[in-house]
Amino acid sequence: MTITTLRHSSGSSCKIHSFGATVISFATDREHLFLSNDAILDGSKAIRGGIPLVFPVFGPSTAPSTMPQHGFARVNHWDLIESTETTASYTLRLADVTAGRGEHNPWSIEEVAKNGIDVLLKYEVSLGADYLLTTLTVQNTGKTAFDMEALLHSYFAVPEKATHDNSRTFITGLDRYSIVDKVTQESGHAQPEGEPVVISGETDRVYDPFEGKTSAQVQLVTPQRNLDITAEGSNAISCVVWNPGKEKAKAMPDMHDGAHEEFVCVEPGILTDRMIRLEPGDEAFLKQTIKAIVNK
Ligand SMILES: O=P(O)(O)OC[C@H]1O[C@@H](O)[C@H](O)[C@@H](O)[C@@H]1O
Repeated sequence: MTITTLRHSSGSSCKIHSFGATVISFATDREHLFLSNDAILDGSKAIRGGIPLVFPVFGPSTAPSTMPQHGFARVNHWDLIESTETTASYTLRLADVTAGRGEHNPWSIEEVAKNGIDVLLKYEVSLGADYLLTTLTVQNTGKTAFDMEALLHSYFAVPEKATHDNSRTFITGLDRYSIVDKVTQESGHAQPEGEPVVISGETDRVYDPFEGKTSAQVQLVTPQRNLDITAEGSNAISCVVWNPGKEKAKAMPDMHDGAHEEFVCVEPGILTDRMIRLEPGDEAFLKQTIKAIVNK
């Protein structure tokens, strides 16, 4: 396990853990990503915080598959291929995937051998004075098409424990997106025009874009600073907004006490009915830029 640190001459910095190629820190004048104090960094569990990579499934995989929640990308060791002061490139080949492939699904060792599925994942991280750019590229290097979902599961730090303070912490840019609410089990509503998304207690929603937009621009407003989050990809970009709320956070062994007040996950990605069927030889990408704007 290695942690690679990027440093920009302006003073900004970024840290990437080779387990899951998980970005665990992006700081300018302050830290912008949340990492739980109880996060496990020894490779025995997905890292609780930063930007875990979700691939090839979002959420629990459908029965009878036994692939773990959010897939195998976040629970395997990635190779650092190249790095400079401000950039780092990682790869993960299917042949090197040791954890989380599950059984009875297209990614199990058995099925992969039978069907000739192969994939090469590349992840590039680039640090600027006030931004962090992360790009996941998926290449179908095998003989069979496969379906894929992919998300950049970004945990953003919220200063002053203000996650649930709806007047000071909110998300804009998701107007007219249709909502699938996994807490209330409701769907079919759209985010009203001009109304920001707020975090009230446990929040777990998928925002799907109208007209299949392949880019998204959202802003996370918090006390002290705002973040501009821009994403684009090979198919419509949805956005998951997640916070476990008090009770669920308490039940998570790798979440410290009160952590639910210190972050919100905004996760741009390609998922559910917008998932991609990637043909042999084809490539798909998902890119996120996080730009920090300090409130005056
Ligand atoms: O605990 P995990 O596997 O990291 O997942 C955290 C959360 O990730 C979110 O993306 C999901 O929408 C939630 O349903 C899930 O609880």
